Amino acid sequence: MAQLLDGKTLAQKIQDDLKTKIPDWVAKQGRPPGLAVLMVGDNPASAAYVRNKERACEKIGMASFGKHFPADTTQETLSEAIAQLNEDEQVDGILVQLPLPKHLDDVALLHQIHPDKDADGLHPLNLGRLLRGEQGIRSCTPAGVMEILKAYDLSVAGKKAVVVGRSILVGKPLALMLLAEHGTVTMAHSRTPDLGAVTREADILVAAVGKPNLITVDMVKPGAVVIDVGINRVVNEETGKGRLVGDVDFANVVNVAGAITPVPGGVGPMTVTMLLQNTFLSYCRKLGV
Ligand SMILES: Nc1nc2c(c(=O)[nH]1)N[C@@H](CN(C=O)c1ccc(C(=O)N[C@@H](CCC(=O)O)C(=O)O)cc1)CN2
Repeated sequence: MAQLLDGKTLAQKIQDDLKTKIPDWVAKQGRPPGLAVLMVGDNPASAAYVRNKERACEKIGMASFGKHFPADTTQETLSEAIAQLNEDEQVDGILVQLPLPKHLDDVALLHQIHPDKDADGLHPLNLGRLLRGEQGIRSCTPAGVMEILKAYDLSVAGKKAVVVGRSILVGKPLALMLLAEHGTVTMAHSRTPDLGAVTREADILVAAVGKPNLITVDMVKPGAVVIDVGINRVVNEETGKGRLVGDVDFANVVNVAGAITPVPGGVGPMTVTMLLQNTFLSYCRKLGV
C-alpha cells in the first residue's frame, strides 16, 4: 500500500505558519498583505474556489478584495479593474479566476497584471523567469506539487519524471520545476501514442489532464510516486450523488505506487496555500525584505 501524501495537512501547516508571521508585519507596516480576486460570471465551481481563497485569506489575517463581475462584463471593464489594482498600495497579489467566459481574452488580462503582483505566477515575465531558472513568482498548483515532494523528502534529482498534461496552468510550468530539480522530464499528453508505455517509465508520475481514471494501475511502475492534479466531479448513477475524483484510478493504483496524493486532500489544498504564500512574499518584497 502506497504512502499517502497528505496535501491538506501540509497546506494547513504552511497556512498556520503564515498566520503566526502576519501580525508582526501588520504591527510594523500598518497594513496586512492583500489579495485581489477577480471573478467573472457565476460558474459554481469557480465561485466555490474563490470563496475558499477569500476565507483562507481571512483565516490567516490577510486582506482579500473580491471583485465579482457579471458574466457579460467587457474586456475594457476588466482591464480597467486590473489597472486600478496594479496601482493600489493595499494590494500585493492579483488573480483572475479561470476559466473566464468565452468572449473574454484571458491571456491579455493575465499579461496586464503587474508581474510583481502576479499571485498566480501566470504572467509571461514570471513564466520566462521559471524557464530561465531565475527567481520569480511560481504558478500555484505546480509550486504546490513541488512543496509536497519536498515535505515528504521525495527527491527529484536523477529520477525519471513524466508529466501527463501540457496546460500553461500546470503541465508546462511543472515540467520546468522538475527539470530545475534535476529530474529527467518527459511531457506526455492526449496525442501521445501508447501513453502507458511512457508512464510506466516514470519514477515520478504526474497526471494533470482532467480526465477521470486516465491513469490505470497497469500504467504505473511499482513503487512510483504518483501525483494526481486532476479535479473531476463525477456523479454516481445509482445514488445520483456527485463526488470529486482525480485523473488516477486511486483505488487500484494505491496498491502499486510507492506514494500517492489523494483527491480530494492532495494537490488542491496546496494550490490555495501557494497563492497565499505568493501574496505574502510579494508583500515582503514590496517592503524591501
Ligand atoms: N486563476 C486560477 N484559476 C484556476 C486555478 C488556479 O490555480 N488559478 N486552478 C483551478 C481551480 N482552483 C483554484 O483556483 C482550485 C481547485 C481545487 C482546489 C481544492 O482545494 N480542491 C480540494 C477539493 C475542493 C472541493 O471539495 O471542491 C481538494 O482537491 O482537496 C483548490 C483550488 C482552476 N482555476
